[in-house]
Amino acid sequence: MDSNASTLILRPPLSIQNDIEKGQPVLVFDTSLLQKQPNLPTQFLWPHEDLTCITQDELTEPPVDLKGFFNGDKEAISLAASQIRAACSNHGFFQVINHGVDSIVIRAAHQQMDAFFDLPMSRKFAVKRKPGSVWGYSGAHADRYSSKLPWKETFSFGYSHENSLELDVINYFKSVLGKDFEEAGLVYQKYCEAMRNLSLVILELLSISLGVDRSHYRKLFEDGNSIMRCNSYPPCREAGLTLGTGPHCDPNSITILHQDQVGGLEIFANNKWQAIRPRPDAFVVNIGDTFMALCNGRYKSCLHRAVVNKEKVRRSLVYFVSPKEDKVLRPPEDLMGSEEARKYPDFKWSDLLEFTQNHYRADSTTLQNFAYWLLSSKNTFN
Ligand SMILES: C=C1C[C@]23C[C@H]1CC[C@H]2[C@]1(C)CCC[C@@](C)(C(=O)O)[C@H]1[C@@H]3C(=O)O
Ligand SMILES: O=C(O)CCC(=O)C(=O)O
Ligand SMILES: [Fe+2]
Repeated sequence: MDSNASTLILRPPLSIQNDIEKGQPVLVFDTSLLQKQPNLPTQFLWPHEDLTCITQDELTEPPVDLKGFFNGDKEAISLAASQIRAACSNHGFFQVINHGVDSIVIRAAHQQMDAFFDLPMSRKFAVKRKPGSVWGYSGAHADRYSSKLPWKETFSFGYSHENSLELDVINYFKSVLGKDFEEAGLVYQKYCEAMRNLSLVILELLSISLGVDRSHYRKLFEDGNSIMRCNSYPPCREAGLTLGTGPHCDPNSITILHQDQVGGLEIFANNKWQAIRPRPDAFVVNIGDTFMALCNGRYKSCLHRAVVNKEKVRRSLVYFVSPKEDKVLRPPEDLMGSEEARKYPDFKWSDLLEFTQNHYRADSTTLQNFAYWLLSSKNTFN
């Protein structure tokens, strides 16, 4: 653990996530109205340091080909594992191709996302995210924050790896959006099932790349409760002043993302922001804070953001792979040398979720601050 942890515990309370005061009017993210205002509302302005993009570099590392993994080709598996090891030790990002996910399912998921975000505001509002929950619709997270609002709309729901054969997603869509979204429910049920299966493959490759028991991480996530999210970033006349998603590391374990052809995802690698050019045949994979803790910091949680543009709406499908809430999370024994110190305390996903929902707005230092918070509030370190 960081030697100055005990000093930091004594710092003033961390930033509170839900900074909207009761009684304050909440901004409605209706871009047809917002765009008529002469200037971008101040709530959407981001500080200069978060907006910097000195060069429009692109990250050009080759994608990891999963074909050999599915064929059981030992050489190809070891090549994939070494590419993953290099990428994750450096910045925590890689893309996968020949991933086995049906392109028809991916296309259908994008089409259903378009249909959802094109609904009138009143319908989207009817499935609004409730305080304390990550599920539902949110416009610019304006019901939670009052500054540095992201220029985006999101719609999120859960997917249980354990009950993957039950029709939870179909039922959720039917219950909140009615019969005309039954087809969408079916599409996302299939999409989430594909993401669950792909995530277990990636977790197996991560185990191989770290030299631990091949099935260790796979088993840990077999009964996980992941979060599926659709993101929509409308065009913005003053795109250079705001962000679609500010710089952050995902708090979950790994994230599997599919972006449309517009582009806007950037990751911080080799000391600069680098754009990720969209590839319809690839999924983007990010290491998140939970996985960083699970491998004792060997792999980096990927710092990333999404920028917006003046012309086109951009959309992305994001699957936040997460463990079962009450599982105790710690690095596997075969990873830790006898002399190696633990960098993070044991924790549960429910604690990190609570931290990001109620106490701290996710940014580049969430994991470190979460560790301090855990130590100060529970005073345990195993
Ligand atoms: C635990 C979570 C917090 C967020 C939703 C899930 C998974 C990822 C998180 C998030 C996307 C990280 C970036 C910032 C955030 C606020 C966002 O912009 O959407 C995060 C999510 C959230 O609290 O909604
Ligand atoms: O839309 C994107 O490309 C990034 C989204 C993201 O980082 C997130 O939802 O956590
Ligand atoms: Fe993210």
